[in-house]
Amino acid sequence: MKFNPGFDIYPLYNPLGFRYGQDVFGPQVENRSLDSIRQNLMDPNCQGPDIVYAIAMDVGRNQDKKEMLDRNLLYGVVTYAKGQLGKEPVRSQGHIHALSPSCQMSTCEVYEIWTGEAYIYMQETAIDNPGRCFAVHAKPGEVVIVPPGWAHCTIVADIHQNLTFGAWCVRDYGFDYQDVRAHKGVAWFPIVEQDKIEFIANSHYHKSHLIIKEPRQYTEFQIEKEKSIYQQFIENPDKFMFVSRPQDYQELWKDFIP
Ligand SMILES: O=P(O)(O)OC[C@H]1O[C@](O)(CO)[C@@H](O)[C@@H]1O
Repeated sequence: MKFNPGFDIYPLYNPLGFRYGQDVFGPQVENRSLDSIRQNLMDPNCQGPDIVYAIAMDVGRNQDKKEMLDRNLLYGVVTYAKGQLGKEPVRSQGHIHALSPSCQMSTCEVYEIWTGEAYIYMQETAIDNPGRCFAVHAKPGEVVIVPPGWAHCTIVADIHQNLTFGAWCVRDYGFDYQDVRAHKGVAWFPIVEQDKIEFIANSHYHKSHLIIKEPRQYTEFQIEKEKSIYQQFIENPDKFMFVSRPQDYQELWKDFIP
């Protein structure tokens, strides 16, 4: 892995998972099987890898654990299979962050790509009118923020490479799948066309417009370029308080553009 995530952790691809270095904590991965995500795919009967992605929520250096707990922050990592799920590239099923008891609202998530390429896809709501829809194309070292309350999923943008990312989340996170499942997925399905990703509208929603864009600089949250978000936490553990206390940043969530 060329990108340095800021601590001693290595994605594994066969089977999907992670190896933790010395002085690094982390759980056994939770695997998402193809069968468990079928109902949110464009073709629920499609063929694809049996294990689509492996998730480890709460990883980091032992010496940082107290700072994380004190701030109600958790660092999660996910690694994805290569390839396709029928016509779609490998991707996650999509969810909304449920209201967290600690802050009484849905929370944001700060992604950083480690290997491969991703589209971080997000839409304002998962009711019939999905609102603004974005697919942010991110490469290793790039950061993408999903704001509180938005439905989102992670898409493998280069099907020839495994995708791995890290993300800051609130500790008492919860995933809400109800509205996304009621619409049989998110509002735009990615499909692979001659090795490139295109998006087609999911007819279970009202008409919407998709903006495909590059990541931007999040100066309002003091996110620095060319430094992993884990290292930024080590240097300033308060930097990611907007993740666990999103209620203090309401002005910044209004009209948010990822
Ligand atoms: O519930 P899903 O959609 O399968 O995805 C789970 C994964 O999604 C993420 O929230 C990223 O969107 C990870 O932090 C999490 O482990």
